[in-house]
Amino acid sequence: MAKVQSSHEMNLPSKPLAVPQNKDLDLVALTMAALRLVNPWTAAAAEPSAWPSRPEPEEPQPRDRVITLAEVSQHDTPRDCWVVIYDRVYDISTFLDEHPGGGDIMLEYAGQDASTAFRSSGHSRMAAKALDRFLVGELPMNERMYRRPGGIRLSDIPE
Ligand code: HEM
Repeated sequence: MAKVQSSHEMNLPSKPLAVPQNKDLDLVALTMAALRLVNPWTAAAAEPSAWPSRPEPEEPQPRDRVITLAEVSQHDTPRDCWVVIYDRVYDISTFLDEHPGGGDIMLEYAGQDASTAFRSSGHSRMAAKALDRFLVGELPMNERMYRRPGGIRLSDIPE
């Protein structure tokens, strides 16, 4: 019968090699770190160009410009014609010749408020949208009639 050799006779350590738990964790951490180094996605994210950039300050919009009724009244000629519609100021000098309702009718309101005239002429939504092209500013809050808290509410004032 074969003789069973003891661990001592086989020159083996009597206790199994005990790998400490934290060593295991180190191996996992090392593997993860190595993967992060070669992973193109995380590598790209580490590139400064991939970092979210600070948003550029926005360009001032025409409606950020505050224009008083007194200033509007200075623009009352066919070559320099401003009108106010729903508290916004429009330079319609280039539109007089194109206006389907004619230039003269608009010239009557040059340098003045044309909100009621504009509304009562039964303009379409397209006409209200067309206003945007000519926007140069907005009245100060104390001169507004529509776009202010407690102002006149109408269902069809453009945004
Ligand atoms: C300044 C901004 C104005 C814009 C962008 C504008 C735009 C237009 C447009 C696009 C039309 C064609 C029909 C439609 O889509 O409604 C129109 C027609 C007309 N507009 Fe204006 N309009 C303006 C101001 C005025 C004003 C101040 C009056 C003054 C009363 C006026 C009187 C008329 C009339 C009477 C028509 C009808 C023409 C016709 O059907 O024969 N509009 N407008």
